[in-house]
Amino acid sequence: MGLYYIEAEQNILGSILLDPSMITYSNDVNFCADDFFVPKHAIIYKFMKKLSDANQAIDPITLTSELEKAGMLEKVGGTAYLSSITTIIASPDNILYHMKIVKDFAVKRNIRDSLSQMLKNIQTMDSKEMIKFSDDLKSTLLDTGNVEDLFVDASTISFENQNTGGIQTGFTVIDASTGGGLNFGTLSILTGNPGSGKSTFLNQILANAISLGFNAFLYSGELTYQMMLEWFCKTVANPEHLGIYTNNFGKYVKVTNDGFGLIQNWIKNKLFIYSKEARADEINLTNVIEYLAIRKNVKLFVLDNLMTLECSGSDKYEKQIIAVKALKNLAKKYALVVILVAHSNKSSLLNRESHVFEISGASEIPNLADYVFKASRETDKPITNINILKNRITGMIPQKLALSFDNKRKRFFTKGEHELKRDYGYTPTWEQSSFC
Ligand SMILES: Nc1ncnc2c1ncn2[C@@H]1O[C@H](COP(=O)(O)OP(=O)(O)OP(=O)(O)O)[C@@H](O)[C@H]1O
Repeated sequence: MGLYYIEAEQNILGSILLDPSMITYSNDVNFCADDFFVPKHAIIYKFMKKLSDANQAIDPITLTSELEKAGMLEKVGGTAYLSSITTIIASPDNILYHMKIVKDFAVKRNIRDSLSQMLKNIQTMDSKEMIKFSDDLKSTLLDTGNVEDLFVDASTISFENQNTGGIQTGFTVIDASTGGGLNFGTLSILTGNPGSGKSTFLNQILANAISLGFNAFLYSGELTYQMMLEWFCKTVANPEHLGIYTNNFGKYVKVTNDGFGLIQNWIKNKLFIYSKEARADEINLTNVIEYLAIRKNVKLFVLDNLMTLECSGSDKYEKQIIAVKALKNLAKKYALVVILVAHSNKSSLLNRESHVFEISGASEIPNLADYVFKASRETDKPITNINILKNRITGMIPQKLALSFDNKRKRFFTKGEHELKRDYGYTPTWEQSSFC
């Protein structure tokens, strides 16, 4: 295939003839007459531009008359060709797309020509000439307009439809210090020693988000579907749906079948769980997160935990950085709340003050996070303390949040016990109309 696209060139000219305002799109991609491959297209465009610059109408009559005056009408194929190009276009709305294609080919032709010229002269070129050549090549590439897709003019950013605010965790101290919940577009790291209560704490955050109307996603690298669901349901269930059962080892508490059914109904199309068949690499995770964010309006993503992700990268640290960067970018791009669990390293076991660098793994991880939380369990009491180690959004680092643990309900609660009494709202409320 040659480095040109005739139909795209005709489409540009035809679109301008149908809607002259379309010519202004050329400014967006530095488009000019020399970008056309077909010489007669370059001539037609030059005359269109001339009319536009003189604030004159661009239509088949004015264009024909200008070309005729300049003795160019026959050269461009006459009136027959001008009228033919308006009939082949699908829609003038695609002009920008076609300008980009035609521009891209023009740049490639320029590079090809420069390279073949250079190859002819390479034996006699000195280093200064070679540097100049590579500079010229770079400036040709910058001219493609592709670089312009990589930044935006700050004044064009609209505040409307932007997701401001965040998702409340349901724990007052955390919600107050984060300015009303974990902000959209942020990545949180939850660290802590094994068994310190991270998954339990996250189950409550997931349940709270769903009760507030946010859809959620959970990846657990360690638990089976059944364990994940059983724990989640136990955290969510109200006392009337918790039954006491007996087995050979004694009594235990479980969610009743009724309760389980109601919770299953409540989370339908709201809570999504990563398939245990899927490899947890950055490609699969990115695809799943993008799909759920766009198609299912999922806002909260919980990934438990970093060590079980299988991202690419030459060593364990590079793999982690790739994973964390991918998650951070997705959080920003789709205004999501992403929470990633990462274990603590050995230094956290020493009796020292907590700090962000006790996250196990690459030291860049806390720098990428917007919030860092640490869960630590008290040895002789059923209490887990949550410390905010980093809070990029409001900067508030309050005293630790002491959470008591209720084993029957698998819930943490604070002094006033409101978290323990909390009804997440999974039981349907009947409306008057239901009985008619
Ligand atoms: N403060 C606490 N007091 C008593 N039991 C607790 C406390 N926190 C959690 N548990 C219990 O300890 C077990 C481990 O809790 P959980 O899975 O939430 O911890 P984790 O930090 O996620 O662990 P891991 O790092 O192994 O995933 C669970 O059975 C949970 O019910």
